[in-house]
Amino acid sequence: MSPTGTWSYPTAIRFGAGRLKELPDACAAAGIKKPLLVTDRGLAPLDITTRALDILEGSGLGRAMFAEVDPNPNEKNLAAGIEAYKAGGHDGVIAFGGGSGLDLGKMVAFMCGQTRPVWDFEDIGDWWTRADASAIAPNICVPTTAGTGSEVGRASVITNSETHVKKIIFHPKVLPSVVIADPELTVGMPKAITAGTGLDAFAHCVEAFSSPHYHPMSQGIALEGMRLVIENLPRAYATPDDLEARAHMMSAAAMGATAFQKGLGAIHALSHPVGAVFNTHHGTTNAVCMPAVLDLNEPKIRERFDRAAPYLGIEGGYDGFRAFVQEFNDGFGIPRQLRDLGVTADRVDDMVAMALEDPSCGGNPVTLDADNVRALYETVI
Ligand SMILES: NC(=O)c1ccc[n+]([C@@H]2O[C@H](COP(=O)([O-])OP(=O)(O)OC[C@H]3O[C@@H](n4cnc5c(N)ncnc54)[C@H](O)[C@@H]3O)[C@@H](O)[C@H]2O)c1
Ligand SMILES: [Fe+2]
Repeated sequence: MSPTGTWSYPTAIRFGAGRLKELPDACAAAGIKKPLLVTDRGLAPLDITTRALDILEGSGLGRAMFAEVDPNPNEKNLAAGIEAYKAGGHDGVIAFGGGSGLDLGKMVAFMCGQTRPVWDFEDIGDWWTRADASAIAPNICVPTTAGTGSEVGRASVITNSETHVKKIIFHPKVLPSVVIADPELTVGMPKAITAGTGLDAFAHCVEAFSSPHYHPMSQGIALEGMRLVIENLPRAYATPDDLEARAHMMSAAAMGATAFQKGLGAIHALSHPVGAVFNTHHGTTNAVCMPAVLDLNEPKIRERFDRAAPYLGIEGGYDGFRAFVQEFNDGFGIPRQLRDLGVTADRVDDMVAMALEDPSCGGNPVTLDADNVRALYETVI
C-alpha cells in the first residue's frame, strides 16, 4: 500500500539577532494598530520586555502589557487576559515569552471574540470548526525561550485549574501571522531554563523521529533538529551569550514543533499530567522521562536510531544513543527521578488515566496501556 498523510507547514519567521526592532513592521504586516503584549509574570520586569515595549511606544503603538500569566497557564489567566484585551480596545496580540506566554497570548487572540468556553475547542476531531473564525484576532509570536516551538504551532496548552488536566486547544488560525525569532532574547534565561527548554526541543525531535506515522519531511526536520540540540545546547548552557549557539537552539525549537506534526509520544503523554498536577517545568519533566521511554520503545526504534546515530556524531547505534541521552541529561543537572522535582507517587492512578487520554499517546511507537504507563511512572518517579 502506498503511504498517505496530511501535511502543513508553518508561518513567516523573521529570524536573527536584533530583529526584535522589527516589531512595528510585524504589526503592520499583521494589520495590528493597537497591540496588547501578553507575557508571564516572570518576564514582565525584565529588560527584554521593557525593550519590546519601548520599541512599540516609539512607533506610536502604545505600551500595553498583560502579564498575569502563570507557568503552565490556565483558563483563569485567559479570562483575565481577554478582559484586559477588551478593556484596552486592542486589535491584536503580541505573544511574548516562553511556551507559557506564547500559549496564553495566542489564546487571548483566539478567544477574544468567541462565545463558547475554551474547552469546546480542544484538539479533538473537528471541534475547531465550532469557532467563529471571523472573530479571531491576529497574533505575533516572539519566543524568549528555545524549546516549546509554540511560535510555529496552531495550538496552545491550557491547564484546567479545576481538574488539573492540560488540554490542547487547536484552531488553524491560532498560527501566528508573523514570528520574530531573535536569539538575543534567550541569552538571559536562567541556566536551568536554558537546559529544560532545550531538552523540550530535543524531546519533540526524538518523539517525532520515533513516531510510526508516515511523514518523511518531519522525519528529516526531526533528525537535523536533534543534531542542532546535541551540538548547541551544551554551548548555550556553558556560555550563555554564545549567540550562534542560541540561534541554532532557536531553530531547533521551531524545527521540533514543526516535526511533531508527525506525532509526539509517551514522553509527552507522561509529562503533561505531571506538569498539570505538580506544576513542574515541562521540558525538565520530559528530560527525566526520556530514558525510560526509550527503553520501552527500543524494539520499535532501534533500527532508525542505528541509522541516525552516525549523523548525530554518536558511536554505537541505538545503544550509543541511549547511553548518550543519560549523559546529556546528567551534564545539565537534570535529576534522574521526578521525586527530585517534588512529584509523589500518591497520584499515579490519576496520572495513568490522564496519560492514556492525552493526544500524545497515539504517536508512541509501542501502544500505550494502563500497565506500561503505570510501569513507566513507577520507573521515573
Ligand atoms: N504550544 C505548544 O506547542 C507547546 C509545546 C510544548 C510545551 N508547551 C507549553 O509551554 C509551557 C512551557 O514553556 P517554556 O518551557 O518555554 O517555559 P515558560 O514559558 O513557563 O518559562 C519558564 C520560566 O522562564 C522564564 N523566562 C522565559 N524566558 C526568559 C528569558 N529570556 N529570560 C529570563 N527568564 C525567562 C519565565 O518567566 C518562566 O518563569 C508549558 O505550559 C507547556 O505545556 C506548549
Ligand atoms: Fe513539549
